[in-house]
Amino acid sequence: MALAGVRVIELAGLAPAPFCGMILADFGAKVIRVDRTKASMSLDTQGRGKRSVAINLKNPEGITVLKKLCIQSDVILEPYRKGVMEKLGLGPQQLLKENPGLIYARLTGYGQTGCYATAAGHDINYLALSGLLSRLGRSEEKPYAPLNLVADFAGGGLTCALGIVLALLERTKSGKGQIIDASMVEGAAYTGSFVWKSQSIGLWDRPRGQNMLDSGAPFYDTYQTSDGKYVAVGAIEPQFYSQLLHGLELDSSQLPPQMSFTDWPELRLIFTQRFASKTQAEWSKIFDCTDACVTPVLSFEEVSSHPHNKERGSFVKDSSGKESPRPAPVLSRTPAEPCLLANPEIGEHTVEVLEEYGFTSAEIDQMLTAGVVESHAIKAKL
Ligand SMILES: C[C@H](CCC[C@@H](C)[C@H]1CC[C@H]2[C@@H]3[C@H](O)C[C@@H]4C[C@H](O)CC[C@]4(C)[C@H]3C[C@H](O)[C@]12C)C(=O)SCCNC(=O)CCNC(=O)[C@H](O)C(C)(C)COP(=O)(O)OP(=O)(O)OC[C@H]1O[C@@H](n2cnc3c(N)ncnc32)[C@H](O)[C@@H]1OP(=O)(O)O
Repeated sequence: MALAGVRVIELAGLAPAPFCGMILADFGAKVIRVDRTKASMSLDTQGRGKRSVAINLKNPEGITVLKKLCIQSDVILEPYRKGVMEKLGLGPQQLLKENPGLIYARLTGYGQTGCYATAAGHDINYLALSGLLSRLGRSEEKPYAPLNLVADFAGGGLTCALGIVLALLERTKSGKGQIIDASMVEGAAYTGSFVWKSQSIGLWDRPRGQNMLDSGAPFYDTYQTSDGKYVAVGAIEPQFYSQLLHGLELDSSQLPPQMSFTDWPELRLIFTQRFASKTQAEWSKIFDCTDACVTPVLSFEEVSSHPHNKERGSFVKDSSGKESPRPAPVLSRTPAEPCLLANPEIGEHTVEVLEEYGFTSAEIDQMLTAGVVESHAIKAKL
């Protein structure tokens, strides 16, 4: 796999850093998640392919253990509020001094500088500060955050993973590590570059929810079908739009022009009535594999059995039968091979990892007894 041989220490976080760690693990990195001791359960639902060690970082010996792990690793990924790592004596200056090749990734909401840097926040706050939230939502409604996908995952975990891979690539030339300041506000804003840069061509001139791609246009929206399901319509270009009208059995000469903003409400009403006249499956029969850009809105239960996704194997089942998306993109020679075992329990690999990083059995026993580290019995994995 592409990242085989890369050793990553991921400090357990809420959602974006676990995603970043999972991406690295999916593509072959050895990811060790550092959990807290005395924690009842892991909140990391994206623990695929990781191992877990439980270390008490409030104990000076715990700090020494983590330092030793970082000195022998390629990447540390930390998701804490600005200043937390420095307070622990685990800041980038300290760790890079001992391991100059270390890539020190800091994934935060507001970044390491600026007057919000130490404030708590979540996806919706970062999205708000990026400017993007002001553009999201339907006409005459308040701004609407699309789950926590944009800041936490696209602008956060994924962007941070890109930063890590870039730093690894650069290190092959310079031999040097570096610090990555991954701010979810900036990652989200960067993900929204198209919105910024296409303002000049009039794509976003109208208020929120009244533009072509923000649910303003009737040819770029979802519609309910007669069975209560939905279809998605994305027929922008005239040649695709005419296929949409053909499938809906509508005569373009009887309709207002596609790009007439003022007529969009009327056109939307016509489309709404048409789509409500057949079931989702009936519309799929009409539109599947055409260029009308009409697709069924699938539920999580339906996606893996959809013929297209099935043919590509886009979803994988883990050992307990749970489905999830397979890693993307697909690399031809060194594709990701997601681990199909259950996520690691907190401290499941403490002893194994410490041995691998050069701790003796006596040292490990002493730390277990003193509560510096914790180990949990290895469960049988199918
Ligand atoms: C919208 C998303 C978030 C969605 C996440 C949800 C899925 C979950 C959020 C809450 C969960 C529920 C809750 O926990 C209650 C239940 C618990 C139960 O077990 C399960 C069910 C629950 C209902 C549970 C269910 C779900 O899991 C939840 C609903 C996001 O936007 S995520 C993005 C968040 N932002 C960031 O990541 C940006 C960077 N980070 C931060 O800004 C801060 O970390 C943050 C997130 C604001 C949290 O601040 P906090 O004050 O809590 O921490 P920090 O200041 O960062 O300091 C960390 C301290 O921890 C110490 N520490 C770290 N590791 C160790 C260790 N191994 N040993 C000892 N101590 C450790 C560290 O030293 C710091 O200590 P100090 O405070 O003393 O310096």
